Formats: sequence, structure tokens, C-alpha cells
Amino acid sequence: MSFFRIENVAKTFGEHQALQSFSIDLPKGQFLAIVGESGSGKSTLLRIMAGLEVQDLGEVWLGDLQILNPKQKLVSGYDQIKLIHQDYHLYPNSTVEENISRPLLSFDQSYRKKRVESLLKLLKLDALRTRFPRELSGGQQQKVAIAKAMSVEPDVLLLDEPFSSLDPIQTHELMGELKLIFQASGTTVILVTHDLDHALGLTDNLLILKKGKVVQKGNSKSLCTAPKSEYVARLFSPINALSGEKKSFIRPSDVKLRTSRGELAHVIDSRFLVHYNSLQIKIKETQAIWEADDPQRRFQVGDRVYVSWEEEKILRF
Ligand SMILES: Nc1ncnc2c1ncn2[C@@H]1O[C@H](COP(=O)(O)OP(=O)(O)OP(=O)(O)O)[C@@H](O)[C@H]1O
Repeated sequence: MSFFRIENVAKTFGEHQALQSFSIDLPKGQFLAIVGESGSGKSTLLRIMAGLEVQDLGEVWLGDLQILNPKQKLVSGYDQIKLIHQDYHLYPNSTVEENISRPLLSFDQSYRKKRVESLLKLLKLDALRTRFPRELSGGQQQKVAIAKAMSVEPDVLLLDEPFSSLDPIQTHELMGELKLIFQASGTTVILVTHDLDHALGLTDNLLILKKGKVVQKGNSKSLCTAPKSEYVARLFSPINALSGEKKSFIRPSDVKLRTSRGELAHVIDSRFLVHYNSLQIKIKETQAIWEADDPQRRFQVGDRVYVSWEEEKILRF
């Protein structure tokens, strides 16, 4: 059932169209990741969703409540929709506990105390409650920002590149924790990121944005196996252009490497990755450089390989 609705939202900055007729309709408790390259309009969209930016056209609705923009509403923003910024926006001179408690100043003290305690526990921040933001790692600061936003029990949480300043280990840990927290709280969450892996770590429900326009929606399997454009295909992995066929590509994981039969190529580079070696190969006939996965780690730089692929694995646009 419809819960959070964005209807035909458009926004231009001067001559530049940042968003073009953007619409979505999310049921309660759903987690959507919006993925797009830098400048595709992700942050602008989140700000409009939160009632913090004036759109040129379109409306935002949370159930029966129309989300008004700063031109229409004296104090911009809503407790029901909380935006968590890339740079956390914590109060630097307040402790972790105070940061989480501040949005609750208008609530009575016993509720405030109970809510803060439950968030400290939920986000495993108990031991850090007396620290100041400058005494925390990036991952810990991000968790405080999320706890602060969740303190007023918002219906919708908007996350703007939540892992952008974290290292891969922190990112992996935080993703695991957040997934469970959001599932348990039943909050509707929209994450925006340029990194597909960050999106996939949290949800399978994807929307791809390019130059302010939705280019494809769906789950990861459908987007990976049947991308509608090169842009969507390249979010999942590099793709190799087939010679002789316009706009036809094969993924490195779909390139078969053998010691006979196929197109002759030479291995010119090899990188060790966790699950396979990533090879660069030069196709003899066309001199094209391709990428190919070697899961059995059979081939070395300088080796001759014969490449082939299955017809149904070809991506055509
Ligand atoms: N206040 C502004 N004034 C002028 N142009 C703006 C403003 N805010 C955003 N833009 C432009 O609108 C486009 C979309 O910007 P936005 O920040 O929404 O993209 P993004 O996808 O979030 O990018 P990033 O991933 O780099 O944060 C960009 O071309 C940007 O330069």
C-alpha cells in the first residue's frame, strides 16, 4: 500500500536540469536504494523528499500529509522524515548521549531517557555515550547520526552516501548492523549512493538514476542480467565490447578461458582478487583489451588463452 509518494518532481538550477519528472511510490517499511553517478541528482532528490529544498514541479506525500517545501512552510523539514547527511551534522560540543537526546527536548524527561537508552543499545553505542564526536571513528559518528535521526521515531529515513568516508571494514560492519536495525524498526528507508556495492549490502530493491532521470528499477538480478543500457550494465562490472557487433558486450565473468578452441588472446596482466584472478587479455585478431575472470587461477601473464562466450550472455543495447 502506498505510503511515501513522490509525484513528478522536477528541479532545475539555472539552465541545469537536476531532476526530471521523478516519481516513486513506496509501501511502509520498504528499503530502496537509489544509485547514480556523481551529479545525477541524488542529494537534490533527498532534500526535496525531506522538505528542505524547493522543487519547480511535483509533490511529495507521506500518507495523507503533503510535504511542503521551504517556500511553503516557515520552519523547513519534518520530524517524520529525517535526512542523514554525508558529513553527519553532529553537535561537536555535545556528547554522544546529548546528541541523540537533543531532538527530543520537547518530550518529557522519562520518555527522553528511555528512548536514548534504547537507541544507545540498538546501535551499540553504550560504551561511547560520554564521548564527543571528535573522539569517535567515522563509523561511530555515522551511527550517532543515525541514532540522532531515529530518536524522534521518523517514518522515513533518508541516507545520503552513509559510507562515503568509511573504510571497507567499517562499511561492512555498519552495513550488517544497519540492515538488522532497519528491519527491526520497520522504518521506510531510502539510501542514495554512487556505489552499487553499498546499495547491495543493504537492499535488493534498486532504482538507477542518470542525469536526474530514472533509467531502470528492479532487483539486482534483473538489473544485472537484463540491463537496459550500458550505464546500468557498467554499474555491476566492466563490460567487454564485441567486435563486429555494434553495442554488444560480454561481462568478464561470462568470458570462458580455455587452452584451445575460441579466439586467441594473450594474458597481459593479472590481479589477485578474493574469489578469482582478474585478467587483462589482448585479443590477437582485433588487438582489443578485455577483462576476464579466472576463478581457477589457471593463467599467468604471457600465457596464450582461447576465449569464447555463450550467445545468451551477450548484452545488447
Ligand atoms: N545549489 C545548487 N546550485 C546550482 N547547482 C546545483 C545546486 N545543487 C546541486 N546542483 C547541481 O545539480 C546537479 C545534481 O546535484 P546533486 O548534488 O543532487 O547530485 P548527486 O547525485 O547527489 O551528486 P554527488 O554524488 O556528487 O553528491 C549537479 O549537476 C549539481 O552541480
